[in-house]
Amino acid sequence: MSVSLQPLSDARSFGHEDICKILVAQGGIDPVGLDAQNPCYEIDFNEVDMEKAILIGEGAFGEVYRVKWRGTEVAAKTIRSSIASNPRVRSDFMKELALWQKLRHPNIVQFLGVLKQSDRLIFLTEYLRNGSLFDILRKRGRLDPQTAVAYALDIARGMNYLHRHKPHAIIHRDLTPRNVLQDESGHFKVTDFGLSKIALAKDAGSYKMTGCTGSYRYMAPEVYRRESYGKSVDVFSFAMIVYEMFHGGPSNRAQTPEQVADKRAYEDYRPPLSSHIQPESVRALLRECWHKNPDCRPTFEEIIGQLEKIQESMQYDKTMRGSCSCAIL
Ligand SMILES: Nc1ncnc2c1ncn2[C@@H]1O[C@H](COP(=O)(O)OP(=O)(O)OP(=O)(O)O)[C@@H](O)[C@H]1O
Repeated sequence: MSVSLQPLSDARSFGHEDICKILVAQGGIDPVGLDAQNPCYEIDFNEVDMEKAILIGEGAFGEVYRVKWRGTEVAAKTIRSSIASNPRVRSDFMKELALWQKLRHPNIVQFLGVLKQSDRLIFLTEYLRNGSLFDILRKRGRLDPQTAVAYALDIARGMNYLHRHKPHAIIHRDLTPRNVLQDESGHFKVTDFGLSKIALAKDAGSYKMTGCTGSYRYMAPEVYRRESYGKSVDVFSFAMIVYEMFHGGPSNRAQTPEQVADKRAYEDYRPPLSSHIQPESVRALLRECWHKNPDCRPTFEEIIGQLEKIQESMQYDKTMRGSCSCAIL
């Protein structure tokens, strides 16, 4: 059975003090708590002109703006006061951000710092001009298989970095097309890892996970059933994202995200693998990644290996097709 790799951090986030005491007595470690000893980099509020901020999006935590900091366009993420005014939730946020600021990877959105002297909670990250995969799929619809595989590799590489983080893996828990953003060169980066569990905490104010943004569509069955879970919940979400890239959007659009999650969790329902999903090796990978048994799902390391092979064979087929047409000419 899968177990969370950060039980003490999780118990703390959810406010289960009794469980925390038991875990501490058993020698449990709170990796998120350890990061509190490493405070967030603070940016002077006066260095950012929030008056000239341009609203670029809104999520469950608050609004996101494009602002200028030291001559560079960056994203300013604001946390709703109903969430940030709670001292314990605020402190949990700061711990997660302290962990995020230590991460560096080409497929992870770069954290820049927290705004000092702000009664609101605002933090800066790099700004990704092309927006989220959600926006891209809405505009472009189904992607061609080569593009979909290249995008999937970017996401898998970012996720592999998080899962292989030492001394403890970082589980995203809310990997959705809205949480993968594209940079100007066309590469994708993963963002907002770990923050969802803060929002799930019982005293996180008015936040309701997934309600408006539809994260239920990507939720692993064991999370929906409120069972213990591990890193492979992100592999399940990844499979749903890859499916959407080949399909052009989610399946079962007529049903609410919660109805979809319910069917997946209790009827073992999965999206139909239509002929759009090619080659067959992609279908096989999807079946493995959304397997009902979390222990049967591959790791991101294995997924990267499989995707690289698929990419190579696609390139080979393309080259062969090209050389055949030359011969005919
Ligand atoms: N660093 C960024 N660069 C460019 N755009 C961004 C950035 N971060 C967020 N956005 C945009 O702002 C929108 C809202 O982001 P936010 O992370 O607050 O919520 P979300 O991911 O859409 O939903 P949820 O909070 O439920 O996960 C995103 O969908 C994206 O379009």
